[in-house]
Amino acid sequence: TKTKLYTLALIRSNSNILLGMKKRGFGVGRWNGFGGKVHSNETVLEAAKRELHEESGLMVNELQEAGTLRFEFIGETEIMEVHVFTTNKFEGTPTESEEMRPQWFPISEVPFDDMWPDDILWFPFLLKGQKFSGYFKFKGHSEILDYTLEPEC
Ligand SMILES: CN1CCN(c2cc(NC3CC3)nc(N)n2)CC1
Repeated sequence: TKTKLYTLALIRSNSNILLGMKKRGFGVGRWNGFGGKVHSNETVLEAAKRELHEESGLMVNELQEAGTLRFEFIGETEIMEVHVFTTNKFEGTPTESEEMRPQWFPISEVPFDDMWPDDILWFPFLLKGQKFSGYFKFKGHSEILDYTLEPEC
């Protein structure tokens, strides 16, 4: 099995969180944070900032490490390792891209039914500012067969 690195950035503003509706590709039709693949010539942090800007138009100087999520899919050899970041310091206005249609949500109204099924499990850690580490075994794109999730210092 081969691990592939990805990024995911969740942007906060007071009691709101910025999500994007994925318009094509992996995760199409679901709300999510902003992210993508890590290129061989960049760090995970550099990739997270680049993908955030490409997908939302926002610019950030710093991103806070929030957690690490690993995903296995039955029948596939690749393990997805998603490095999750967050910040409430950003510049610019969220702008629709080819990939994402951004929208602010009150924290109390996060549309979990239209997000990846793991999100409802680790969001509480993110919102509390508690770093987390999770591993999820998926069957297809909507069924979690088993998982582990724990706070990580
Ligand atoms: C570039 N992207 C960033 C986001 N990402 C995922 C994955 C995910 N669950 C995995 C079963 C698919 N859950 C969230 N929230 N994001 C995948 C890679």
